[in-house]
Amino acid sequence: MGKKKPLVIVTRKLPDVVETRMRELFDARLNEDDRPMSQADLVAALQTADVLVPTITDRIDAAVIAQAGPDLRLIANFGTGVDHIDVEAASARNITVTNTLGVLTEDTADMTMALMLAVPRRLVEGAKVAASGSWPGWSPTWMLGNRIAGKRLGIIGMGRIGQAVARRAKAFGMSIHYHNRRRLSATVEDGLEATYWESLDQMLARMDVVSVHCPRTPATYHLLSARRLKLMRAGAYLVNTARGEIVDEATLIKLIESGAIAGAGLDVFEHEPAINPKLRKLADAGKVVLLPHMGSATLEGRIDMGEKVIVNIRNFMDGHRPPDRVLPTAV
Ligand SMILES: O=CC(=O)O
Repeated sequence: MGKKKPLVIVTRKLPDVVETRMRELFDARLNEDDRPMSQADLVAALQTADVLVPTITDRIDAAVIAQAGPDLRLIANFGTGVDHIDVEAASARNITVTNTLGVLTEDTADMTMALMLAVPRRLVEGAKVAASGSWPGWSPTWMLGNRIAGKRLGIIGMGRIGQAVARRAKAFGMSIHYHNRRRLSATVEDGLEATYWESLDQMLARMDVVSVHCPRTPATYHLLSARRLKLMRAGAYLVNTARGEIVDEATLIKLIESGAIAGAGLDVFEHEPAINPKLRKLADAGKVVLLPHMGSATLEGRIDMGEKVIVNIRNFMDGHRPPDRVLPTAV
């Protein structure tokens, strides 16, 4: 008889291949209808599972963790951001937290570029006209947007995704600037031809496009505060594929409404899945392009994320340090 398989509770539906593998390896309780769990369901899961596999749609705060059962040893998050998990409270109860670092870098960077192009090049407005059947025909002065080649891009948070965006934006002819807690090595910086700004304020005041790529931690909540957003240039665009709460959304809306900021491409929102009706109005006016948090939504990416979750669980269960352990000091 082999070892007893760990009871792994997965809170949302995952790609079939991932679920099949999980069934083979674990005593897996899957969520076949993909109904989001209530807080009560979540607590019940934490009370019985050896391993919980949550996603960003689950709020695992200190109060929830306090009710975890004695068998719960690992929270193997399906996703990179762990701002919905109180990692410190988990650690205090000797519960390990892992994420899926690295596998959604390229997809998120691609979607960032899509938004970076979509807003100034009026992609959604144009697509609507073409689909409506009411295109009046080509004209030299119609549907004019703004060029991104030659413009200054300011990247906030130069980790894996920030650097992947920098590589792409460089190929699009933009000049790359960044603000990060730590400066990159000279080799990496030179490779990206990136300019480091120790002062976020100074960088914001000079950029044509600002793109957010830092994690959501207590230190980055409203990092783009009202004061900082007001430093942005009048023709500038903001792109956010990180987390909504990093940006003071109400102020961003006001600044776009007044023309103080030209527009924004947003994949994440401060109160998602609710989207501020004023943002929807700005989308109708072609000032913003809104996406429903799909930066990492590729089939390949989701399968890679599932594989990462499995590797983390297996390593942990075999008594090894899981590769994507999130330390409380990192959040
Ligand atoms: O937003 C998605 C993630 O953090 O994985």
